[in-house]
Amino acid sequence: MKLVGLVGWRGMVGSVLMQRMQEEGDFAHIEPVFFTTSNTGGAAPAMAKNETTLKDATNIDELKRCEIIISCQGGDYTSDVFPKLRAAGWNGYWIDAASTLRMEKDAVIVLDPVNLNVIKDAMAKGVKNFVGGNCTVSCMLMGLGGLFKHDLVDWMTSMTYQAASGGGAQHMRELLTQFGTINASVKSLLDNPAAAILEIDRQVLATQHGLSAEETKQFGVPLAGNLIPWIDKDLGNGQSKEEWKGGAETNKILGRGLDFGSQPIPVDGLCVRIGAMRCHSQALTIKLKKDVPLDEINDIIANDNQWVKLVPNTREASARDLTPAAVTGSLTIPVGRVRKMAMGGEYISAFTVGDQLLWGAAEPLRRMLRIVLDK
Ligand SMILES: NC(=O)C1=CN([C@@H]2O[C@H](COP(=O)(O)OP(=O)(O)OC[C@H]3O[C@@H](n4cnc5c(N)ncnc54)[C@H](OP(=O)(O)O)[C@@H]3O)[C@@H](O)[C@H]2O)C=CC1
Ligand SMILES: N[C@@H](CC(=O)OP(=O)(O)O)C(=O)O
Repeated sequence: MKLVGLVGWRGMVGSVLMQRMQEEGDFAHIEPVFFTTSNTGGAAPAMAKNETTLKDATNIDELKRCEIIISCQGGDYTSDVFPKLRAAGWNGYWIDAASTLRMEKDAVIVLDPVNLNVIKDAMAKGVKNFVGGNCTVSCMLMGLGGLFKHDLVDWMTSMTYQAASGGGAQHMRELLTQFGTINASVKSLLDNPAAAILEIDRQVLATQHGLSAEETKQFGVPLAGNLIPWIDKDLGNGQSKEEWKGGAETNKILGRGLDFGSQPIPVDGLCVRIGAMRCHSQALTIKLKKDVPLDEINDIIANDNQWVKLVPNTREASARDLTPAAVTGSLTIPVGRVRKMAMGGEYISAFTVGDQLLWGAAEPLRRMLRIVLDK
């Protein structure tokens, strides 16, 4: 059995990956080696077979033993260890959740229900670096991939509503702490049905503005009862890095763009952090290359893969099925609010939601492992 190194397995993304690997019986096909940056020599988790102690994740000799390494440890770890490992002559498969290597020429962004052909072509050419995509991009393509496969998309804008989990576990905790502080500040007023709503509102605002540095350490400002219309670095041209990824990564996943000898499809928008826990949502405006009847569009979306679920464009179905609370913990990618827009027959709207820790992070890596094992 192949030795598979697992780095970052106890983090948030890594834990979801471990859970999915157990659900899908992946450990039956591998000899796992668990790595750590903080507890070398400690006990490996229960899924371990012969390799029962934790190995040092910076020890190149230990890493070199593995034919496949999956890292959910983060970009700093990848930047530090990956070049040393390759320089030491390691020729195994590197499967990574971090964005560090995504746009490298010798790396493929993996989302196999959308780009199995790109993955297989690259493997045939000897490519060994496979990286999970940005969560928002992966969730969008799982929902709308059918329109791209049918070469119908002229351009797309994506206006996002991204959950706290995109920042990491501490961000999720901070959001809940803020909600708690705000609720506590108006608890007595809420308990009194006669209390004036404007007084409650005034107190909520005062509490938001008065949150301590500790309570806003991760986001810098209140997120509870608020939103933050900027995610990731400022690229200096008015665009955030998260927004740039929408276009760059979508095209790379699809095997499009100048590197592939074709024109990229313009994908751009505004990325916004909201107070959801772990599902990213996005409102899309899509300019089609031609005026396609709505029922055909619905069929193309619905039939693209086994996880996409077309939600009827009704108030009831949208409120029930097209929300973070409906999707969290599931691999289902609902797509709804699909309709022709006032701008003309080629313009459609859509709204989609995805669990950013599943399709947005862990699941493409897990599936890539199986593709390598099954080759
Ligand atoms: N969060 C997200 O939405 C996404 C993240 N990614 C990528 O995945 C990387 C990892 O993200 P994420 O899982 O959120 O990071 P985490 O901070 O949850 O975990 C990263 C590492 O932190 C160490 N750690 C320290 N304290 C703890 C603790 N109390 N519990 C668990 N782990 C702890 C662990 O390393 P050790 O065991 O060695 O101590 C762990 O592997 C990111 O840097 C990013 O590159 C990709 C897509 C989405
Ligand atoms: N930037 C994403 C999460 C993430 O980790 O993205 P990436 O894998 O592209 O760095 C968010 O904040 O929602």
